[in-house]
Amino acid sequence: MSAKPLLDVTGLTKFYGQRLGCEDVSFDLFEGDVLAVVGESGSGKSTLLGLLAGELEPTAGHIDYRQQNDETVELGSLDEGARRALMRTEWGFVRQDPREGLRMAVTAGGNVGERLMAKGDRHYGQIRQRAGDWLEKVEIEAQRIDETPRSFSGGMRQRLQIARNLVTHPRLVLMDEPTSGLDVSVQARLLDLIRGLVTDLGLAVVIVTHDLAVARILSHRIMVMRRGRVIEQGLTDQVLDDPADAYTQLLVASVLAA
Ligand SMILES: Nc1ncnc2c1ncn2[C@@H]1O[C@H](COP(=O)(O)OP(=O)(O)OP(=O)(O)O)[C@@H](O)[C@H]1O
Repeated sequence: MSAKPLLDVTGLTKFYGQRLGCEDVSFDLFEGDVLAVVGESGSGKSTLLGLLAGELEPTAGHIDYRQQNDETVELGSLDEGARRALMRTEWGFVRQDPREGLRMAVTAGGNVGERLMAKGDRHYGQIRQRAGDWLEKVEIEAQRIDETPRSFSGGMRQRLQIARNLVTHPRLVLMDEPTSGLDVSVQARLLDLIRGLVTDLGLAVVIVTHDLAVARILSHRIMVMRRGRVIEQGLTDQVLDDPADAYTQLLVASVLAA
């Protein structure tokens, strides 16, 4: 494992015209690190994730990523093709709405196998085998491999999206509220599954959530945002058990009161 961070984010700022999306966000992320970004609606969480995924152009700041070959690249310097290739191979992005992260007209096996093909796998039998293995890993019966996700429940779609993202063993996974919008019991199982996979694969993760319980279960470190700015960051247990900032105290107290 390298002593250098996988991701080094410095002074990241995004204005939408006059409106602030996020300002001066800095952090680094090492292999195996899980960082939760929390905050109320409009605090800039999605903006930050969009910048990290290269879907938004920063107004200022930069994101340095250490590639598999140990060379560091500034994401802004990559052209569209190189950025997409990176997203398909070394990175994953689990979206809140699985319909945005899956190809709904393509079979479950195709959704998972496509990522292997993007990484260069060509052997059909092996691709199908690995796709089937991954379906089972995310608790989808392998015999449903030829169904499209249209016939899957919300929880199954989300698990399929996770399989699609993790099958290639990415080094960094961005997650946007992966458990919201699901029933509480489905959420709990999914969280368990994500926690197991993240640990087993030693993934580095940036997870956006408004749910402090999700942050507590999944993350080692937490970053609290408000009105586009980072107001507190540190070890998750420390920040949640003993928040230094008055706003974080309120956020934690409101969960306890709920
Ligand atoms: N495309 C856009 N154009 C203009 N302003 C935007 C755009 N997207 C976000 N914003 C603004 O940027 C600020 C941060 O929004 P953002 O969506 O990043 O917050 P969030 O924490 O993800 O909220 P939520 O939890 O509701 O998704 C808000 O004031 C929002 O109105």
